[in-house]
This record gives sequence, structure tokens and C-alpha cells, in this order.
Amino acid sequence: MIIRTKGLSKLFRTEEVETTALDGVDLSIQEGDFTSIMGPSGCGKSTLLHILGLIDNPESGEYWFMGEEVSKYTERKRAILRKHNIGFVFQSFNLIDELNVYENVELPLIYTKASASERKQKVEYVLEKMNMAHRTKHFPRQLSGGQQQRVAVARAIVNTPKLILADEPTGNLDSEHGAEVMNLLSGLNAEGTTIVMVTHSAEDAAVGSRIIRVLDGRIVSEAANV
Ligand SMILES: Nc1ncnc2c1ncn2[C@@H]1O[C@H](COP(=O)(O)OP(=O)(O)OP(=O)(O)O)[C@@H](O)[C@H]1O
Repeated sequence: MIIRTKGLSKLFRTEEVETTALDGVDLSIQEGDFTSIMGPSGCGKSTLLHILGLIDNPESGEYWFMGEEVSKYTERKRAILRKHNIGFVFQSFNLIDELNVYENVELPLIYTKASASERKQKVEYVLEKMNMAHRTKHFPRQLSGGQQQRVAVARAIVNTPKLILADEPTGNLDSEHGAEVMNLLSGLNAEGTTIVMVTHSAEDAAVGSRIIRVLDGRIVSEAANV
């Protein structure tokens, strides 16, 4: 089991209001699963993904990640686990504008202190695999949306993470480029990478092996895709 949560809750407090974003989420994800999370706007999907991705801590509840109870880890401890084990793909690509394609993809390897020769070999390998090897010197603004997302996927997988978290990865893409990104994700899943993806698209959700529906911060249904 790569992920197991029990009673995961999250509150956001501002001076005026308190919002319950997650309200007792019990979730188990096996290694190699491709899980899609669906639900209406504001139901807590991104909040859940951020906690699963060790970007944020829950208010209460347990979170077991790769056998460790991490729900009360400090940012420092979360960062160590995160950078070695988790890759992120976002709707808005989140590439760094001032860095070229090669440098964007190299960044996670700098964070994990990989050697220069290892960085070169890995960056070249993933850019080849994502069919972006011909654009290494381009900057994000010089690429199409589909190309930017391919670079973002390359960056997410360059450290060979156990888990990829994707937040509406096709949300800003036309159907052709969206399908391409879904093919990349399902290929990575076929190679053994666990994937958790938030999506509003029933078609994209159907690519995975399991669909979880969230409403008002709770999991309301779970179905295997056959
Ligand atoms: N930093 C924050 N401060 C206050 N409230 C927040 C914060 N982040 C999220 N919320 C609230 O928590 C709830 C869940 O938000 P979340 O972003 O997880 O929803 P979502 O399901 O991902 O929505 P969408 O599909 O629109 O992206 C919402 O009501 C939101 O307003």
C-alpha cells in the first residue's frame, strides 16, 4: 500500500470564515494503481492532492505514505520524502519562465543533489521519451500548450518517482494534446508508476483503473474501472 489515510480532515480558517475542505477521508491506494478523483468545484479535490503530495498537512487524521505516518511531519521532513518520491503535473504546467526546457527538467535533480553526469543522462533520457529532445533550448513561452505539458511530465518523472500526482493535467489542452498527455500518463502507469489524478473529464477518468467521487470534503463513491 503506497497511500493509506484514516479520517483525514482539513479546515481553512480566515478571520471571518472557517471552511471544512476535507471531512474524514479514508483512502487506500495500492502501488501501481491509476486513481482518478472527481467531484464538483470546491469539494476538496486539490486540498486532498496537496496533502497526499506532502505539500500540506491535514488538520487531523492519519496519513501513511510508503509505510510512514507523515501527517505531523514538518515541512523539512515532508520535502525530503516529496522530492525523492513524488512528481507533480499541474493544469497550468507551472514551468519556470526564465529557465529553458532542459533547465526546467533538470531542477528536481538539482534538489536531490544528483551529479552533473547523472543529471545530463536523466534529462536527455526523459526529454527523448516525451518527444521533446528537439526543443531543449526553448523557453516555455516558445512552446505550445501540449509541448509545455510534455516538458512538465518530463520534469515530474525525471527522478523516477513512485507516485505521480496530476491536478487536471489536460485542463488547458485541446483534445488532441490532452489525449497525448493521457497516453503518456497511462504509459508511465503501465511501467509501474502509481498515479492519482484530479479531473473533471469523464473520458480522462476512464483511462485510470479506479474512480473516486468527492462531495463536500468526503468520499461518496468508489468504483473500479473495468
Ligand atoms: N488556502 C485556503 N484558504 C481558505 N479556504 C480555502 C483555501 N484553499 C481551499 N479553500 C477552500 O476549501 C474548499 C476546497 O477547495 P479545493 O481547492 O480543494 O477544491 P477543488 O475540489 O479542488 O475545487 P476546483 O475543482 O474548483 O479546483 C473550497 O471551499 C475552498 O474555498
